[in-house]
Amino acid sequence: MDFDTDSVTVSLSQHQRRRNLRRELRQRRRALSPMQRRRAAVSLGKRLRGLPEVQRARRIAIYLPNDGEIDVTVLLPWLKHRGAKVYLPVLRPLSDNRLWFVHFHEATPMVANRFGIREPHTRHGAHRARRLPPWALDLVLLPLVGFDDAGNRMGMGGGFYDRSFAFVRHRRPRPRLIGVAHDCQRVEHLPVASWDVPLDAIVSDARVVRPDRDSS
Ligand SMILES: Nc1nc2c(c(=O)[nH]1)N(C=O)[C@@H](CNc1ccc(C(=O)N[C@@H](CCC(=O)O)C(=O)O)cc1)CN2
Ligand SMILES: Nc1ncnc2c1ncn2[C@@H]1O[C@H](COP(=O)(O)OP(=O)(O)OP(=O)(O)O)[C@@H](O)[C@H]1O
Repeated sequence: MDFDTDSVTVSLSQHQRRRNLRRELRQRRRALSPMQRRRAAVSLGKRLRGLPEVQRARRIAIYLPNDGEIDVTVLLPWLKHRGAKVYLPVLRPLSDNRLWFVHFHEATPMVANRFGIREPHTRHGAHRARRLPPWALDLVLLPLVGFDDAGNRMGMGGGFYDRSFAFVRHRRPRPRLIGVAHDCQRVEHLPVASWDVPLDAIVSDARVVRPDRDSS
């Protein structure tokens, strides 16, 4: 019993530490000035355009920035020029905490979701022809709250991306997954959870991190 009690105490305090870290990292990205954000988004765009996964992608999921997230919409003109199709995450109705990926263009009807993030209207996305199953995407840009040099990530805590892409471990085809963040969201070390989806790369305004799979 002592042992059990201890392990509960340990996991509770880890949960607490993760929550505190998430709060601190969200605060850090919100503290950036409009000028810093603009510069960061431009350098992120340059780095992303240099990656083979991004150059190859025809069907790519991005997100609309919220809560100080780095702005990946700088890629939109370039993607349009290349004829790539752009998709946005939508919280699935009757929530099982998974995402739909709905085609996004100028005329897509948008609405704020329960977190205040703009997304294609649920009724619009409900038509199958307008969305793709996650496995049919070529590339997904995931918004990160934190990352480390080993390629570990922390998200908003909902597990939406983890659940939606859990299949990448054992099913083909699979999309390439690239996490993106402001460089100030880098930390020394993040703990890995068993359900964390493995990323192919993490890109910030200052670096590209390629996780070393052999050592994990
Ligand atoms: N831009 C963007 N779109 C996205 C995500 C994201 O992280 N960024 N998501 C990635 O998963 C999904 C939404 N997930 C989210 C999960 C938690 C919170 C959030 O703010 N949580 C609050 C608690 C809010 C509440 O429960 O009412 C918080 O932690 O303060 C927001 C989005 C889908 N779309
Ligand atoms: N494949 C899965 N099946 C069921 N539950 C999952 C799965 N993946 C994650 N979860 C749950 O979702 C929550 C995710 O927490 P975590 O702090 O790892 O989120 P996160 O890193 O912010 O992830 P995301 O960016 O995907 O939202 C955990 O409570 C976990 O139990």
